[in-house]
Amino acid sequence: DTSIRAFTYELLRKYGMTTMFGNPGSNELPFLKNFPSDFRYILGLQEGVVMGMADGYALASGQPTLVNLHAAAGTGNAMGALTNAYYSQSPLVVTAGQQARNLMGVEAMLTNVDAAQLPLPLVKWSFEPAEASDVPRAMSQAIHEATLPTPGPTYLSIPYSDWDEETDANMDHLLQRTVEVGAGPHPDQLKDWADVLAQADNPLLVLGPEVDAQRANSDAVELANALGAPVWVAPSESRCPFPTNHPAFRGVLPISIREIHEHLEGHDVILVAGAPVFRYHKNLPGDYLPAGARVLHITGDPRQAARAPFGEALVTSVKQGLAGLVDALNLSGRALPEPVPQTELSPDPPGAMHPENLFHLLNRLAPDNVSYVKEATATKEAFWSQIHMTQPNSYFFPAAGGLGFGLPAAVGVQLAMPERRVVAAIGDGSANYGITALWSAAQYQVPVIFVILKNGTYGALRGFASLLGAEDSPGLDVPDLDFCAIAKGYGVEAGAAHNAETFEYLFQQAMAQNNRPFLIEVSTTF
Ligand SMILES: Cc1ncc(Cn2c(C)c(CCOP(=O)(O)OP(=O)(O)O)sc2=O)c(N)n1
Ligand SMILES: [Ca+2]
Repeated sequence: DTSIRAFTYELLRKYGMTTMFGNPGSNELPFLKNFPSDFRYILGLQEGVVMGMADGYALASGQPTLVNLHAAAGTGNAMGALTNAYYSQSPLVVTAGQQARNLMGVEAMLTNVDAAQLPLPLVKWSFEPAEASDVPRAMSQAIHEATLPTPGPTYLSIPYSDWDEETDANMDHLLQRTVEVGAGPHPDQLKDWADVLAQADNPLLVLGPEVDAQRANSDAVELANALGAPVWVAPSESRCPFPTNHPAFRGVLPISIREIHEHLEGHDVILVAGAPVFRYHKNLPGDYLPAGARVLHITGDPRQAARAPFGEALVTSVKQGLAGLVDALNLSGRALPEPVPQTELSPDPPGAMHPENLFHLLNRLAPDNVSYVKEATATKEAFWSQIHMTQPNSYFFPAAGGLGFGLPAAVGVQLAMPERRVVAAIGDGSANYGITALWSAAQYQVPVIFVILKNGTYGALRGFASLLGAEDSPGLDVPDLDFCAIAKGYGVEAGAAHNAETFEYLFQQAMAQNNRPFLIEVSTTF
């Protein structure tokens, strides 16, 4: 088979991209024709779910991941999920079928007009090849653009009349290509920073998602141990970069200028690694930093360094930056701070569980190597104060706060890590944005344990409503949802829990089966 389609599958095979997430239309069928037996196609019933599953898979595997959507309508449905993938630097190659070249000019049905403009600014690179013979090179470029620093989603619109065109000999070079990224920082670049950190009276570490994405969690532990420094997770946390049971661990920084300033008080040198400076959310203005504080910023993303409002930035591999600092410091290790005291738990009321109690119980019941996908937006403190996470890839949250990530991403993370169990902690509001992911979990026997926290309201918005003096806003309650009935409708076994005993029973039942998903709807307090 000397078609461009067969060559493209060969190229995808070379990069290990044999799992495809998609939802097809007629524009995509010529690409999917003669589907190779060593590829697997994961169908999502709505394109936000397709993108969310692919995002979870790409983040957990760290590998470029192929998405195939239907023209403009499919791309539009996926844009919300793309906001998260863009900010989580997810290496996705998003392809969309385009109408046949001869019908595009008259804008026949299913023409994706100005296709390369459609996903911007939520992709790193977007392209529609000017002729069929450029499709393989464009696919190769999309894969390298998605994976080279700074990683991120790319978009290719491909007219379906291209796939049956013949390849030419020039394309064979693409199968021989290699693309490598150079070494990290020069030791001299870290020497000064190491001296500054070593001489600091009270250094502080703030760690972001790139630390977890680059598996630099243990390098961060070595640095914290060498400095005896407390460690915070950077605000708007989308991953867990540091073991939460380490004595230096303090929690997740708050999400406003004023509150972060308060947490930085007393620290003269603050090292931020693998996060923007900072990903604020709540608008409480104030002075960025305590007087005299120095911020040293290691990031793999030059645009984060460029837009930061303060700090001295070094753009390099975060893992090599942290490891280089540990070597340059050459410290035997200073006394670690005392661990943060455990929060007091209060008894549950009849008929519901406090989120703290639910997470405390979940932490006891879940296996040590569990991986969490979270999208319950009013329970951040409750989760981070109760849940122990010690390994990379233990936590995923929508990086742009675009809801509809949780359920689908949990399916993608579990597909990427079959050796670990995935627990999705999802709010009863968030669950609805990507609810059809339940069907994909059932169809592909993906054993995610979906825990729906049912408090009947958009809890996080109630918090914002009082901050913004908008308590009387409409549309903040989501009563009368029965997630057990919904789950059964999509083929997922489910149970409802109103207390700890029932939750424990249902969770054990879910853990006992490792070839199909289970949903537990838990009534929680707000
Ligand atoms: C796609 C989308 N739509 C709407 C929102 C707005 N939003 C909404 C609707 C939230 C409430 C989520 O409620 P929940 O039940 O999932 O969780 P909590 O009750 O714990 O807040 S938090 C938030 O930012 C969003 N972030 N993303
Ligand atoms: Ca809720």
